[in-house]
Amino acid sequence: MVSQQHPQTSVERLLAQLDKAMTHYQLTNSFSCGGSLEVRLGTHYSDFTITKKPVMCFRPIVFWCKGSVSKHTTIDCSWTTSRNWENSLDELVQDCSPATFGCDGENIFDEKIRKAGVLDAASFSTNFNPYDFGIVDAVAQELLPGLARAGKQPAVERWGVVAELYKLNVYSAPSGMFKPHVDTPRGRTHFGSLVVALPTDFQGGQLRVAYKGKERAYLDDGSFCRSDINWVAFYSDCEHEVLPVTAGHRITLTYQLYVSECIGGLVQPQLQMPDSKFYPMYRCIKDMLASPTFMKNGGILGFHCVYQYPEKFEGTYFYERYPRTLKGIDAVIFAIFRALELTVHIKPYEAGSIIGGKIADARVRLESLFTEEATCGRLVANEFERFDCGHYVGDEIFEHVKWFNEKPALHPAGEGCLDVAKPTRWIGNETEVDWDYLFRALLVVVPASSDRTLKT
Ligand SMILES: O=C(O)CCC(=O)C(=O)O
Ligand SMILES: [Fe+2]
Repeated sequence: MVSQQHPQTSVERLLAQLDKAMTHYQLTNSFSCGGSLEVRLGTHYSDFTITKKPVMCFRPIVFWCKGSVSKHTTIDCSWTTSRNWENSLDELVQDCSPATFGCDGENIFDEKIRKAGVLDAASFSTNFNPYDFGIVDAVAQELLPGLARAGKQPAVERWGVVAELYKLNVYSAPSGMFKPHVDTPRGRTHFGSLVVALPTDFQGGQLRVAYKGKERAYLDDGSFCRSDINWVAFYSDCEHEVLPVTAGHRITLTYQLYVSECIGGLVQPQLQMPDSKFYPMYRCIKDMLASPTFMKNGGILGFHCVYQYPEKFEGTYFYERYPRTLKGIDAVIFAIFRALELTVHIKPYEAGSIIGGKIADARVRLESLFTEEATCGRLVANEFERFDCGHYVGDEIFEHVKWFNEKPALHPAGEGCLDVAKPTRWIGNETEVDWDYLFRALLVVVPASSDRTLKT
């Protein structure tokens, strides 16, 4: 409860608690996840139950075409004898084309940056489907925070995930690799990439993924079994690299991950309180808004999103930036303010070039939330409400925002986290002219304290 004698001190304490809760959430929150499936002869779908551990999978078969010839091979590194009714793994490798990558608007072939083979989704198919083994559900659980929706049942529902098969890649010894890059943004609902490593015998070829100084290694020699199917999913704005393959062929299926409506989502569109692990943040924000000294005259409270998002440069509109595309803590903060029934806008900004760009340090900003007579902010907030029908709002709005957290450190795609020399400024996995990654801000319209009616 806020003390009458020292309201400011109490609110400052709440801010410190909120900061701690957010830091804790981010430390434990994932930007990548992975797992494995044991490959077994004679496995059927009926064997796939949660009581059976490890989860088992049949031997994957890849079908592809070379010209007008159809070919197929079963991939299983425990099969050493050649099978004369099938094509060989070496044939699959040979039939791949050299893989390119996107840089400055062009698809480039340069083996110093990417040395790999590729088959496009149109020229191969496989009986392996990540939906069948709970991989897509696991990705939704790990990478999309649970946001409850209004409905008869109180259970937390999540956004759905669509995994779209994209390429088959082969990274072969002695030096198959892909230097640090981020994956090309492919549209508003695109949030991640899924890599499925098929069960082949290879050495090296670890996948390193990094975000904000945290780094994780997958397919690491000590930690995975080559005869399993191993999978890794990550936010596609996180920098990642494939280390050189030193023996054998590393064969992967890659999928683009998009957010979609979950079952029942279309008929229950109202966002509600997120699940209980977000409660410490919810409580602090609610108590802050309950304090009469917090943004006494109302205004716009800004939260700098931590992740980057695909944006299009030709006139984008508020209504197009679905909250369901938010990742990690960004989604949580959005959901909390919405659960408190405040209007939250999602607006992109060019990192480092916000109009009126002088953003003071966090302490000054936070103090000003309590002390400043934000009459100008209130006016702007009223104006801002009128734009709530999907109209473009210019960057002038940022001049009136009270920032709630630090602006994220600049890590332009491809220049940030993995501590290796970057040969170029930006390497997408394919060129894409329409979309780029941009930071976003959540802009919360805060009414004057006398007008605030908070849900209990
Ligand atoms: O194969 C992998 O582990 C990652 C490949 C990758 O980063 C890509 O295809 O963009
Ligand atoms: Fe990639």
